[in-house]
Amino acid sequence: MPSPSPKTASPRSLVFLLLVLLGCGFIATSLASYYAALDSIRDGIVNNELPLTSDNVYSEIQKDLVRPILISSMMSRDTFVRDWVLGGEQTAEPMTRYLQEVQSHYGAVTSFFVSEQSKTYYQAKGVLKKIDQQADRDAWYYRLRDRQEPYEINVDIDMANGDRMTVFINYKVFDYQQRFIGATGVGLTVDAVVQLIDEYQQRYNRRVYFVDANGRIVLTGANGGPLGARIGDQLSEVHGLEGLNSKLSHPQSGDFSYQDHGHGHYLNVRFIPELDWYLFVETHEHGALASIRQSLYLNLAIWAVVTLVVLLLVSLVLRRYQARINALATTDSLTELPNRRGFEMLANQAIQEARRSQSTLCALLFDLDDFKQLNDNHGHLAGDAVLRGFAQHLQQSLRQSDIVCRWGGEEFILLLKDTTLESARQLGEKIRQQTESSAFEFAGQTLHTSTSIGLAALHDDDDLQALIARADRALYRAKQAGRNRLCEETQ
Ligand SMILES: Nc1nc2c(ncn2[C@@H]2O[C@H](COP(=O)(O)OP(=O)(O)OP(=O)(O)O)[C@@H](O)[C@H]2O)c(=O)[nH]1
Repeated sequence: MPSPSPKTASPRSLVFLLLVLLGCGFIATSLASYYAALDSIRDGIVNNELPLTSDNVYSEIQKDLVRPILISSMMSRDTFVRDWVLGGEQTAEPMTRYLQEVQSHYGAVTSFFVSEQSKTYYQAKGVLKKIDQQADRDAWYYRLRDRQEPYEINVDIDMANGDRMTVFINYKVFDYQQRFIGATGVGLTVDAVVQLIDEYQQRYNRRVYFVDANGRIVLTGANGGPLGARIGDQLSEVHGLEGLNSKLSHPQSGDFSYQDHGHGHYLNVRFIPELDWYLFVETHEHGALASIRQSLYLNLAIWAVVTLVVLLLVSLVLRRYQARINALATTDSLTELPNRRGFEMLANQAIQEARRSQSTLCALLFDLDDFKQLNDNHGHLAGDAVLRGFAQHLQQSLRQSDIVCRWGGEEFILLLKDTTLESARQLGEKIRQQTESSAFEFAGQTLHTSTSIGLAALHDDDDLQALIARADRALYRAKQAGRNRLCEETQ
């Protein structure tokens, strides 16, 4: 009986283990580098890119939006304006000419002066109207008058310009005794400012918008503010920015972030005291992360291909070695016939089949005669050559279904399926005669041998051992009877 082999890992579980190890290693390193890149990109956005863009936009604003504030400030301090008011606003013409000059020289869309004394609204084209404390449209003037600060920026419609949305810079005007005598300033159309914002957005590839101290979005680019919010919307109504609203009640600049559909948005907020507004510069991680996400996918794809190739090669090599080991374990290396181990597997199967199909099965056990003498006379290698030659004879005499084996030393077995005793005897006799008459060549010598044969048929209650034992008894009798003959054992 073959001893049970110790339990070893099967090739499949080895390949699976390799897959798990390679997978864990590769995925762990890919994810680690992905998250490291993610962190450094986020860090770069928050700490470098956004503040830098905010600085740049701020300096553009200085040029484009703060300049009108300076002009308005100069107008409020202009001695002509003050003298003309103190002189009793004799004729409108000097004031309108002055306003025309300011407008054309500084490229403003509108310019104005409102007198506290006469409540007259002057603009570049002449007198526009009298202001009225009850009119909503004129509320800005009375609000400005009551303010502590010297000026206010107001986004409103401009009656002098066909009611176009305009950003007004309203400055208080005082006489030489610091008494309030009116309001002056210039205006830019919102369209022009929106265009400016669009330019900033394009130039820096960031979203730019302005929010006032009450958390109201006051200016955006043409495409609106965060998540499509429009001018006039409250920050508190924008999903994700509700919390930020409360932080803006007093000047506070800094970095903020919010999430939209799983994507991070990063904000740099800067308070601009001249405008009394907050400048928001925003970017989302989507674009920045797309490239590293792509490289993660590429990494994983490369891993998948490399792993597949490695596993394929490993499993091929393992299979080949497994097949080779199996063959070595069941084949006799000298004759290349199945050895006892290989034979037992096939023979047990054949016995079961024979029982199932009620067919006959015969065993022929061969033992070369006086083989020790042959070895002694011609050498062990000569003996090997005879064994190989005899094995070849056996194989040539076989049918497809027969099972042959080198049983050990100079002994061989033939198991003949579906074969009667008579047919088996004929075959055994044929092999015996062929062996006797054969000349085996080795190193220039011609060698001869003969074989004794034991024949037995499978009985109903036989197992392989019983069948071979019976054939062995027959062989013993053949040897006893003088060798080079076939004997059969029926009992
Ligand atoms: N060259 C060679 N000799 C082997 C091999 N295996 C066994 N033998 C030899 O075969 C011989 C068998 O000798 P014995 O069992 O005494 O039998 P015998 O000399 O053939 O005599 P009988 O069987 O009684 O006819 C031994 O000398 C073994 O060394 C082998 O692989 N190669």
